[in-house]
Amino acid sequence: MIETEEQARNYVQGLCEQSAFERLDRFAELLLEENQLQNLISKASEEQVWQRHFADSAQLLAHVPRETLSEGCDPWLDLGTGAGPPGLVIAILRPDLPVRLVESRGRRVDFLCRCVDQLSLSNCDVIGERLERVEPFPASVISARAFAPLEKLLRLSSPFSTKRTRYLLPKGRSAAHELKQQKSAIRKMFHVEQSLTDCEAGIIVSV
Ligand SMILES: C[S@@+](CC[C@H](N)C(=O)[O-])C[C@H]1O[C@@H](n2cnc3c(N)ncnc32)[C@H](O)[C@@H]1O
Repeated sequence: MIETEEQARNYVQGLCEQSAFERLDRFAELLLEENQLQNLISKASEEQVWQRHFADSAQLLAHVPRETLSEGCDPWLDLGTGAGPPGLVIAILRPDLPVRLVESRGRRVDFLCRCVDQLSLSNCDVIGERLERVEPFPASVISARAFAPLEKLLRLSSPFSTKRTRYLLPKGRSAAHELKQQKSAIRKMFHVEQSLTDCEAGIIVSV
């Protein structure tokens, strides 16, 4: 389990190039600065940005088959990106992947666009719209943290999903319970993986 900021930094560093690691440090600065102006992350998590936000996002990569993210793959789609996790963190860690972030709130969209610009993330674009209004495209991965209850999330995201799409849904402590509430057909399509950043939290992953 990743329990400290130092462990979180070491974990993330082991997953990426030095240039990505440095970009994450810069992103942490931008995030903490902006958090003084708008409510992006909880005050309590300001001291634990690497554990609660960066490592928590980075761990999703371990649940994607290598071939899903091969050259020329469809974009990774992150729903309700808000302050950046997990989609913007993935875009920083994997500059080889196309990543699309959907966020509807104007000030958050402005912040995300500024980050993409200042961090020179040419692989990442921000769609400042409600997901319901976004023209569908096939996604290799659909991620969403704290976006919507599972049933609604699956309904809104289904136009972007293909037979090969991998869903990665960090659901905190409600993961197993939320999945259990679904119809059997849905339950069979997903399972829960243990989160590395919180021993009580789970990630709902498609089979
Ligand atoms: C609780 S925040 C989570 C932000 C981020 N994913 C995280 O984990 O820190 C949920 C975000 O989803 C956005 N959102 C909610 N419904 C949306 C929709 N239908 N389309 C696009 N964004 C939406 C909200 O504006 C908000 O920024």
